This record gives sequence, C-alpha cells and structure tokens, in this order.
Amino acid sequence: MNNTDHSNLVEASGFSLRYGRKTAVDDISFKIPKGRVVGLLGHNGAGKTSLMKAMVGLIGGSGQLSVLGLDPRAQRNELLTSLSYIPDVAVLPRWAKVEELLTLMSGLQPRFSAERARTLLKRTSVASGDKVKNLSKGMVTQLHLALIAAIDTRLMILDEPTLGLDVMSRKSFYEMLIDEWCDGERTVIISTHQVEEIETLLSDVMMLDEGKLVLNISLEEMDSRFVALSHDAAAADAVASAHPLLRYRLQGKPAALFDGEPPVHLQALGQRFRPSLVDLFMALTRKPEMQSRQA
Ligand SMILES: Nc1ncnc2c1ncn2[C@@H]1O[C@H](COP(=O)(O)OP(=O)(O)OP(=O)(O)O)[C@@H](O)[C@H]1O
Repeated sequence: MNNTDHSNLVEASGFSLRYGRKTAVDDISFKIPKGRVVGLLGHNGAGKTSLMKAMVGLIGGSGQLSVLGLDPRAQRNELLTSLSYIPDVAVLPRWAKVEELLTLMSGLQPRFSAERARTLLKRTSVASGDKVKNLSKGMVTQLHLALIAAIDTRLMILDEPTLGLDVMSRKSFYEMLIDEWCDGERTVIISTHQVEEIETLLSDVMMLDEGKLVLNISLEEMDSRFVALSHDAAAADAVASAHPLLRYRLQGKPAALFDGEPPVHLQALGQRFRPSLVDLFMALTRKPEMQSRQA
C-alpha cells in the first residue's frame, strides 16, 4: 500500500473480518496518527482482539488495512519487527530467567535493547536472576512490558494487558507505559474492560459494538460533543421526550446523556456535567432494551 499517508500509523477503510458466517469486525474505517494513546473499548465479543490480530497480520479480512504503511498480511514479517505487541494470551517461557529472556530477545528482535530493558526493570521488583515461574502475575506483566517497551518501535498494541492484575499492579503497569514509552511520537493502542481506570491516560477512544465502530473520538472532542444533565425526578418525562442517548442515575439523582446540546428548555431543569467515559460507553454499546429497563 504505497499510497498510504504515513502520518497515520494505522489506517482502515471498509475493513471487515469474518469467522465463517460470524462477522467479528464489520465494515470499519478509521485513522490513527502518531503520538496517541488509544483505548479500544467494547464488551466481550465486540471484536477488539480480532481487530488487533488483524493489525499484526495474524488474521486477514476484507477491505483495506494498513499498519505502519504495510499490509499486515502480505508484509507480516517486516511488520512484526516494526511494532510491539502483547496479545491477550501473552505468555513468557516459565523456565527462563529474566536475563536469559533479554538474550533471547536480543537474538530475535533487531530493535530490542537489553540495556533499555534493564533500565525499565529497575522500576519494577523483578530482578535479572529471577525465574519467570517464580514471579507473580503482576510481575510477569511488568516484565513483559519492559521487554516490549525496550523495542524501538513507533506502535505498540496491547490486548487487555492488565487482565487478572490487582489495582496497584494495573496502576504501575500504566505508569510505566506512559512514563517510559509514550513520547508524543509513538502511539499505543490498548484494549481493556477497565474503562474507568484508563480514561485519564487516553488521548482517543474507539468503541466497538458487535463489530461496528460506534465511536472514534479524541477525549477533547468527547468533552465538547457530549453533555450530561442531572435533574429532579419531576423533570423525568420532559427529559425522556428529548430522547437522550442514555438515562441513568448518578449519586442517587436521575441524569441523562445527550449527543450535542440538550434542548434549551431542559437545560433550565437540570445541571450540566461532563459525562464520564463509562457513561458514554454504556450509552453507545448497550442493547436498546437494556437502556429502557434502566431508565
Ligand atoms: N477463532 C474464532 N472462530 C470463530 N469465531 C470467533 C473466533 N474468534 C473470535 N470469534 C468470534 O468473533 C467475535 C469477536 O471476538 P473477539 O475475541 O474479537 O472479541 P473481543 O472484543 O476481543 O472480546 P473479549 O473482550 O471477550 O476478549 C465473537 O463473537 C467471537 O465469538
């Protein structure tokens, strides 16, 4: 794909992915430029892993997909040396010592710096003589991040990297990622179910719902586009008749979320506030019947 605009690290146009008759990714188009921290959100089965696998050339689809200017399927070997990827089923060899992994990586990945990995590991409680099998789940994840963050690439793809970790381990994982890897030029794409925790880290969010891309927006755009209104119960009918995206309760009070400015007559009945990413996620990815039950 030589006609790709290289200011975008990932570009998809009308991209779909099927497993037999099951459509996992449904005709999606997007561009991801450099220097972004992108959250890929969606419920179980929304298509996040499938899209990430397609981005690294593990599975093919139809339509166009370009990653770092390469066709992930046709140029997979070249692509794999140019990006950093932690799959959702990531495992490190249990028998290996940390120092042996550094040697292994140096042999496998020309852009890997063992020196850089050692520096990153100083942030963690993982020692170079430790064996993988003796590390806790949180430590293994930190080690894995140190290994792939020591690869000099412009794009990192993380599929549910903090699954199974406690809150402190998740926090230190993301701190290391942001401090040590994100530099304003590199882009990281992270899929996660921990929407609340990750909100402050993200520059952009992509939401998948049953394979469709229902939102692709920067956090600044999100702030200016979506408005929430908390209101008294007495105003509930008036709010409902304006067809908000979502009606819910916040701190015991009814609230509604609108795509754009709520009608002026409603604004007088309630107090505006900034909807959280979780509110938006619920609004855009829940089944309609669940929304009406909740309201
Ligand atoms: N190898 C496969 N064969 C058949 N169907 C598959 C396969 N892998 C995934 N699917 C289906 O494709 C859809 C998307 O799955 P995918 O794993 O991409 O979703 P996900 O958003 O990553 O989900 P989760 O959050 O649960 O990991 C689901 O309906 C899933 O059952």
